Amino acid sequence: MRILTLNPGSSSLKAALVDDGRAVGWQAWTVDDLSGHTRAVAEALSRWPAVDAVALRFVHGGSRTGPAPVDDALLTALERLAPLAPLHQPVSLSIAGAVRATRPDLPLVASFDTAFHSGLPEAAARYPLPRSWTRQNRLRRYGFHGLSCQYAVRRTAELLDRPVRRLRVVVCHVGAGVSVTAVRSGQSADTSMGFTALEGAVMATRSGSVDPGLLLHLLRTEPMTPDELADTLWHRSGLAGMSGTSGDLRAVLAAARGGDDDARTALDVYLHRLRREIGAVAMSLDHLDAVVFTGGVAQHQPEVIATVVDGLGALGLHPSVAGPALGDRLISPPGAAVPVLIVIPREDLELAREAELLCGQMPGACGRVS
Ligand SMILES: Nc1ncnc2c1ncn2[C@@H]1O[C@H](COP(=O)(O)OP(=O)(O)O)[C@@H](O)[C@H]1O
Ligand SMILES: CC(=O)OP(=O)(O)O
Ligand SMILES: [Mg+2]
Repeated sequence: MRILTLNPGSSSLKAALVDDGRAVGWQAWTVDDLSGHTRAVAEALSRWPAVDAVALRFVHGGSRTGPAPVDDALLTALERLAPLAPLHQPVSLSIAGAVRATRPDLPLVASFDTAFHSGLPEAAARYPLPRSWTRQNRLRRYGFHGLSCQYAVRRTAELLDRPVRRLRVVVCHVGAGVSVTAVRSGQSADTSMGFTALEGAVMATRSGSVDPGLLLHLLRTEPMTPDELADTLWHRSGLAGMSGTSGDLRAVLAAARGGDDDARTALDVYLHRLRREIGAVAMSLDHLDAVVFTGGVAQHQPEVIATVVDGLGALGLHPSVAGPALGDRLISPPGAAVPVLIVIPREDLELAREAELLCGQMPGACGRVS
């Protein structure tokens, strides 16, 4: 099958043409408004018109445990989740609309970041809130970057020549969004993002975790509406907020190298909190077989990953030799007790795999496929 995959991230839109499990074409756009996304999708559809299906990433799928064919009812349900992933969900919804309007003949499959974490153990999924609030199981930790984790674990098993069921790994997705997940036998055991994609590590423009008491204090004492607070936490915090840059790690590093104290502090906080999240989720595993880094930063800025690893001696990690950006590889020294790997993020392959599986199981929902 030839599948066009669409992966809207918080700083990019990535498209790929995957032919029988192999990516044969790629394109990425830096887009920051919905019309930019719609134009990019039109470009992808006209560049690759001869496809059997389109696979689209939605970061929030609620309690869905796997991919689903896109129809009106699904889009209405996913729209309700938009406030929980404001940097992603409206974009995915608008892309779905554009694909259906341009190519109504093509099956469109939605894959969800959250699905990978749908089996999170109760102790990791539950917020310590009144039972009456959590009883319906909606106010809980969902977790994100699931497609990326799923691929990274599969690839790690290949690189270490061990079956997924025998692996206990921490997967760190370090891109514009950042999350850390403990994976035992291919199952998510704990993860740093929660009810929304705002919890956990410091991100490009997102704060990550902040004491809820501080936020309540701000709402009580500052002339600020909940929407204004949300806008600040999603768009104007994290690396961007602390350093006054765009939040792209390249810009923060350049500013820090130029002697900017705010940028240096931003980097210190970013690294500190990322290590802290790694340590926290690792405690859900009784043994650490590997630590895996993926995402745009791991792919393009391996020196940053080496700096993160340098501070993880308490987990038994040795300083790493990241070297140049060179694809999937071990970066720990030979014989290290805990192998450390960089895996290039390939949500495209995971999107295509899920769409193919779904089309195999539900040929009716996927229409005419070869
Ligand atoms: N050449 C590059 N292209 C894209 N991102 C890069 C590059 N070099 C470094 N990066 C880092 O990767 C981040 C984007 O990661 P990515 O996983 O693509 O984000 P997202 O999926 O959220 O859009 C940037 O903020 C930047 O720090
Ligand atoms: C969930 C999330 O933050 O995704 P991304 O890193 O692609 O923005
Ligand atoms: Mg991404």
